[in-house]
Amino acid sequence: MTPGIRPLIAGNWKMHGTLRDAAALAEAVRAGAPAGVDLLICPPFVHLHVVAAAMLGQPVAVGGQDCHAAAKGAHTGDVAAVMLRDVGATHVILGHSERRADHGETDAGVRAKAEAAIGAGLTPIICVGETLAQREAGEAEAVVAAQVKGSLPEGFLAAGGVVAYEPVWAIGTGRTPTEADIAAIHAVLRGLTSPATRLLYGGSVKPANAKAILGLPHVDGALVGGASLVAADFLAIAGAAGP
Ligand SMILES: O=C(CO)[C@H](O)COP(=O)(O)O
Repeated sequence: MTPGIRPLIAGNWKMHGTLRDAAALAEAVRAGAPAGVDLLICPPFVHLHVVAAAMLGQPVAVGGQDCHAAAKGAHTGDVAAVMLRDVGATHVILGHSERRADHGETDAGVRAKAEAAIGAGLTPIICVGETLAQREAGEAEAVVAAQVKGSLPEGFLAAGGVVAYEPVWAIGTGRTPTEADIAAIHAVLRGLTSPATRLLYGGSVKPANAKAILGLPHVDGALVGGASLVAADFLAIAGAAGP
Protein backbone atom coordinates (compact mmCIF):
# COMPACT_ATOMS: atom_id res chain seq x y z
CA MET A 1 0.00 0.00 0.00
CA THR A 2 0.99 3.58 -0.46
CA PRO A 3 0.39 5.78 2.59
CA GLY A 4 -2.35 8.30 1.85
CA ILE A 5 -3.85 6.35 -1.08
CA ARG A 6 -7.23 4.77 -0.38
CA PRO A 7 -7.24 1.23 -1.76
CA LEU A 8 -9.38 0.28 -4.75
CA ILE A 9 -10.58 -3.27 -5.26
CA ALA A 10 -12.06 -3.71 -8.73
CA GLY A 11 -13.89 -6.74 -10.06
CA ASN A 12 -13.73 -7.46 -13.78
CA TRP A 13 -16.65 -9.77 -14.46
CA LYS A 14 -15.54 -10.27 -18.06
CA MET A 15 -18.11 -12.20 -20.15
CA HIS A 16 -19.85 -14.13 -17.40
CA GLY A 17 -23.37 -14.61 -16.12
CA THR A 18 -26.94 -13.64 -16.78
CA LEU A 19 -28.61 -10.38 -15.86
CA ARG A 20 -30.10 -12.11 -12.83
CA ASP A 21 -26.64 -13.33 -11.78
CA ALA A 22 -25.23 -9.81 -12.19
CA ALA A 23 -27.97 -8.21 -10.10
CA ALA A 24 -27.55 -10.79 -7.33
CA LEU A 25 -23.77 -10.50 -7.30
CA ALA A 26 -23.91 -6.71 -7.20
CA GLU A 27 -26.36 -6.80 -4.32
CA ALA A 28 -24.20 -9.26 -2.37
CA VAL A 29 -21.15 -7.03 -2.88
CA ARG A 30 -23.11 -3.96 -1.81
CA ALA A 31 -24.41 -5.67 1.30
CA GLY A 32 -20.93 -6.69 2.43
CA ALA A 33 -18.89 -3.68 1.35
CA PRO A 34 -16.24 -2.98 4.00
CA ALA A 35 -15.35 0.51 5.18
CA GLY A 36 -12.12 2.19 4.21
CA VAL A 37 -11.85 0.60 0.76
CA ASP A 38 -13.24 1.73 -2.60
CA LEU A 39 -15.07 -1.03 -4.46
CA LEU A 40 -15.71 -1.15 -8.19
CA ILE A 41 -17.53 -3.78 -10.23
CA CYS A 42 -17.31 -3.99 -14.02
CA PRO A 43 -20.14 -6.08 -15.49
CA PRO A 44 -20.58 -6.94 -19.17
CA PHE A 45 -22.02 -4.03 -21.19
CA VAL A 46 -25.52 -5.50 -21.40
CA HIS A 47 -25.78 -5.74 -17.61
CA LEU A 48 -24.17 -2.41 -16.83
CA HIS A 49 -27.24 -0.20 -16.87
CA VAL A 50 -29.25 -2.36 -14.47
CA VAL A 51 -26.31 -2.85 -12.11
CA ALA A 52 -25.40 0.85 -12.14
CA ALA A 53 -28.99 1.83 -11.39
CA ALA A 54 -29.06 -0.57 -8.45
CA MET A 55 -25.76 0.79 -7.10
CA LEU A 56 -26.78 4.45 -7.38
CA GLY A 57 -25.97 6.14 -4.06
CA GLN A 58 -24.37 2.92 -2.75
CA PRO A 59 -20.72 2.49 -1.80
CA VAL A 60 -19.94 0.37 -4.87
CA ALA A 61 -18.90 2.05 -8.12
CA VAL A 62 -19.65 0.56 -11.52
CA GLY A 63 -17.44 0.57 -14.59
CA GLY A 64 -17.23 -0.64 -18.17
CA GLN A 65 -14.72 -3.15 -19.51
CA ASP A 66 -13.87 -1.12 -22.62
CA CYS A 67 -15.01 1.89 -24.63
CA HIS A 68 -14.54 3.26 -28.13
CA ALA A 69 -12.30 6.25 -28.78
CA ALA A 70 -15.04 8.11 -30.66
CA ALA A 71 -17.95 9.83 -28.95
CA LYS A 72 -20.44 8.47 -31.51
CA GLY A 73 -20.62 7.14 -35.00
CA ALA A 74 -20.80 4.11 -37.24
CA HIS A 75 -18.96 1.61 -35.04
CA THR A 76 -21.08 -1.51 -34.94
CA GLY A 77 -20.90 -3.35 -31.66
CA ASP A 78 -18.92 -0.67 -29.86
CA VAL A 79 -19.87 1.53 -26.92
CA ALA A 80 -18.80 5.15 -26.41
CA ALA A 81 -17.38 6.47 -23.15
CA VAL A 82 -20.18 9.01 -22.94
CA MET A 83 -22.69 6.15 -23.13
CA LEU A 84 -21.03 4.44 -20.16
CA ARG A 85 -21.15 7.67 -18.20
CA ASP A 86 -24.77 8.21 -19.21
CA VAL A 87 -25.90 4.91 -17.66
CA GLY A 88 -24.03 5.50 -14.42
CA ALA A 89 -20.51 4.15 -14.91
CA THR A 90 -17.68 6.06 -13.28
CA HIS A 91 -14.71 3.97 -14.47
CA VAL A 92 -13.63 2.02 -17.52
CA ILE A 93 -11.01 -0.71 -17.89
CA LEU A 94 -8.85 -0.14 -20.97
CA GLY A 95 -6.13 -2.15 -22.68
CA HIS A 96 -6.80 -5.38 -20.83
CA SER A 97 -4.48 -8.07 -22.23
CA GLU A 98 -7.51 -10.05 -23.41
CA ARG A 99 -8.58 -7.09 -25.55
CA ARG A 100 -5.01 -6.50 -26.72
CA ALA A 101 -4.88 -10.19 -27.77
CA ASP A 102 -8.46 -10.73 -29.01
CA HIS A 103 -8.96 -7.37 -30.71
CA GLY A 104 -5.43 -6.31 -31.63
CA GLU A 105 -5.51 -3.28 -29.37
CA THR A 106 -2.33 -1.20 -29.43
CA ASP A 107 -0.87 1.29 -26.97
CA ALA A 108 -1.89 4.14 -29.29
CA GLY A 109 -5.44 2.82 -29.48
CA VAL A 110 -5.63 2.47 -25.71
CA ARG A 111 -4.35 6.03 -25.33
CA ALA A 112 -7.09 7.32 -27.65
CA LYS A 113 -9.73 5.43 -25.66
CA ALA A 114 -8.35 6.84 -22.41
CA GLU A 115 -8.58 10.37 -23.82
CA ALA A 116 -12.22 9.71 -24.67
CA ALA A 117 -12.87 8.27 -21.23
CA ILE A 118 -11.38 11.29 -19.47
CA GLY A 119 -13.31 13.60 -21.76
CA ALA A 120 -16.51 11.81 -20.78
CA GLY A 121 -15.77 12.13 -17.08
CA LEU A 122 -14.77 8.50 -16.55
CA THR A 123 -11.74 7.29 -14.63
CA PRO A 124 -9.68 5.07 -16.95
CA ILE A 125 -7.97 1.98 -15.56
CA ILE A 126 -5.20 1.15 -18.02
CA CYS A 127 -3.86 -2.40 -17.95
CA VAL A 128 -0.26 -3.26 -18.70
CA GLY A 129 1.70 -6.48 -18.34
CA GLU A 130 4.24 -8.75 -19.94
CA THR A 131 3.86 -12.20 -21.47
CA LEU A 132 5.67 -15.21 -20.04
CA ALA A 133 8.18 -15.14 -22.91
CA GLN A 134 8.93 -11.48 -22.20
CA ARG A 135 9.41 -12.18 -18.49
CA GLU A 136 11.68 -15.13 -19.15
CA ALA A 137 13.71 -12.97 -21.51
CA GLY A 138 14.21 -10.44 -18.70
CA GLU A 139 12.12 -7.84 -20.51
CA ALA A 140 9.22 -7.44 -18.06
CA GLU A 141 10.16 -4.01 -16.72
CA ALA A 142 10.98 -2.62 -20.16
CA VAL A 143 7.75 -3.97 -21.68
CA VAL A 144 5.61 -2.53 -18.93
CA ALA A 145 7.40 0.82 -19.05
CA ALA A 146 6.88 1.01 -22.82
CA GLN A 147 3.19 0.21 -22.43
CA VAL A 148 2.78 2.93 -19.82
CA LYS A 149 4.57 5.49 -21.96
CA GLY A 150 2.53 4.53 -25.02
CA SER A 151 -0.89 4.11 -23.42
CA LEU A 152 -1.27 6.95 -20.93
CA PRO A 153 -2.52 10.17 -22.54
CA GLU A 154 -1.72 13.68 -21.44
CA GLY A 155 -3.92 14.59 -18.48
CA PHE A 156 -4.20 10.98 -17.32
CA LEU A 157 -2.49 11.53 -13.98
CA ALA A 158 -4.31 14.78 -13.25
CA ALA A 159 -7.61 13.02 -14.01
CA GLY A 160 -6.88 10.39 -11.36
CA GLY A 161 -6.26 7.64 -13.92
CA VAL A 162 -5.42 4.21 -12.52
CA VAL A 163 -2.78 1.78 -13.79
CA ALA A 164 -3.18 -1.98 -13.35
CA TYR A 165 -0.22 -4.33 -13.64
CA GLU A 166 -1.48 -7.66 -14.90
CA PRO A 167 1.19 -10.10 -16.05
CA VAL A 168 -0.50 -11.96 -18.91
CA TRP A 169 0.75 -15.34 -17.73
CA ALA A 170 -0.84 -14.85 -14.28
CA ILE A 171 -4.36 -14.15 -15.52
CA GLY A 172 -6.77 -16.97 -14.74
CA THR A 173 -3.92 -19.44 -14.31
CA GLY A 174 -3.54 -19.56 -10.55
CA ARG A 175 0.10 -18.51 -11.01
CA THR A 176 1.32 -15.27 -9.51
CA PRO A 177 4.68 -13.51 -9.75
CA THR A 178 6.82 -13.47 -6.63
CA GLU A 179 6.17 -10.64 -4.21
CA ALA A 180 9.59 -9.22 -5.13
CA ASP A 181 8.67 -9.25 -8.83
CA ILE A 182 5.37 -7.48 -8.19
CA ALA A 183 7.10 -4.90 -6.00
CA ALA A 184 9.77 -4.31 -8.65
CA ILE A 185 7.24 -3.65 -11.40
CA HIS A 186 5.15 -1.42 -9.15
CA ALA A 187 8.24 0.61 -8.28
CA VAL A 188 8.76 1.16 -12.01
CA LEU A 189 5.10 2.17 -12.37
CA ARG A 190 5.38 4.63 -9.49
CA GLY A 191 8.39 6.23 -11.12
CA LEU A 192 6.46 6.67 -14.36
CA THR A 193 3.27 8.01 -12.81
CA SER A 194 2.73 10.18 -9.74
CA PRO A 195 2.86 9.72 -5.96
CA ALA A 196 -0.96 9.84 -5.93
CA THR A 197 -1.66 7.43 -8.81
CA ARG A 198 -3.46 4.28 -7.79
CA LEU A 199 -1.50 1.24 -8.93
CA LEU A 200 -3.43 -2.04 -8.95
CA TYR A 201 -2.15 -5.58 -9.24
CA GLY A 202 -4.17 -8.17 -11.18
CA GLY A 203 -3.63 -11.83 -11.94
CA SER A 204 -4.93 -14.74 -9.85
CA VAL A 205 -5.67 -12.56 -6.81
CA LYS A 206 -7.55 -14.71 -4.27
CA PRO A 207 -8.50 -14.36 -0.60
CA ALA A 208 -5.49 -16.54 0.26
CA ASN A 209 -2.87 -14.27 -1.34
CA ALA A 210 -4.60 -10.89 -1.14
CA LYS A 211 -3.13 -9.71 2.17
CA ALA A 212 0.44 -10.38 1.09
CA ILE A 213 0.02 -8.78 -2.34
CA LEU A 214 -1.88 -5.77 -1.04
CA GLY A 215 0.76 -5.23 1.61
CA LEU A 216 3.50 -4.67 -0.96
CA PRO A 217 4.86 -1.18 -1.55
CA HIS A 218 3.08 0.74 -4.32
CA VAL A 219 0.28 -1.83 -4.60
CA ASP A 220 -2.83 0.26 -3.96
CA GLY A 221 -5.46 -2.30 -4.75
CA ALA A 222 -6.34 -5.18 -7.02
CA LEU A 223 -8.06 -5.82 -10.34
CA VAL A 224 -9.74 -9.16 -9.73
CA GLY A 225 -11.09 -11.51 -12.38
CA GLY A 226 -12.31 -14.97 -11.41
CA ALA A 227 -12.56 -14.31 -7.68
CA SER A 228 -14.77 -11.28 -8.29
CA LEU A 229 -17.55 -13.59 -9.49
CA VAL A 230 -17.94 -15.00 -5.98
CA ALA A 231 -19.13 -12.28 -3.61
CA ALA A 232 -17.58 -13.84 -0.52
CA ASP A 233 -14.18 -14.09 -2.21
CA PHE A 234 -14.33 -10.56 -3.63
CA LEU A 235 -15.32 -9.18 -0.23
CA ALA A 236 -12.57 -11.15 1.50
CA ILE A 237 -10.05 -9.57 -0.89
CA ALA A 238 -11.56 -6.16 -0.16
CA GLY A 239 -11.34 -6.88 3.55
CA ALA A 240 -7.65 -7.67 3.16
CA ALA A 241 -7.17 -4.16 1.76
CA GLY A 242 -8.96 -2.48 4.61
CA PRO A 243 -7.62 -0.79 7.69
O1 LIG B 1 -9.59 -9.93 -14.96
C1 LIG B 1 -8.60 -9.57 -14.49
C2 LIG B 1 -8.73 -8.40 -13.92
O2 LIG B 1 -8.78 -7.59 -15.06
C3 LIG B 1 -7.35 -10.20 -14.71
O3 LIG B 1 -7.43 -10.68 -15.98
C4 LIG B 1 -7.09 -11.22 -13.66
O4 LIG B 1 -7.99 -12.30 -13.75
P1 LIG B 1 -7.93 -13.47 -12.66
O5 LIG B 1 -6.59 -14.11 -12.81
O6 LIG B 1 -9.05 -14.38 -13.02
O7 LIG B 1 -8.11 -12.82 -11.32
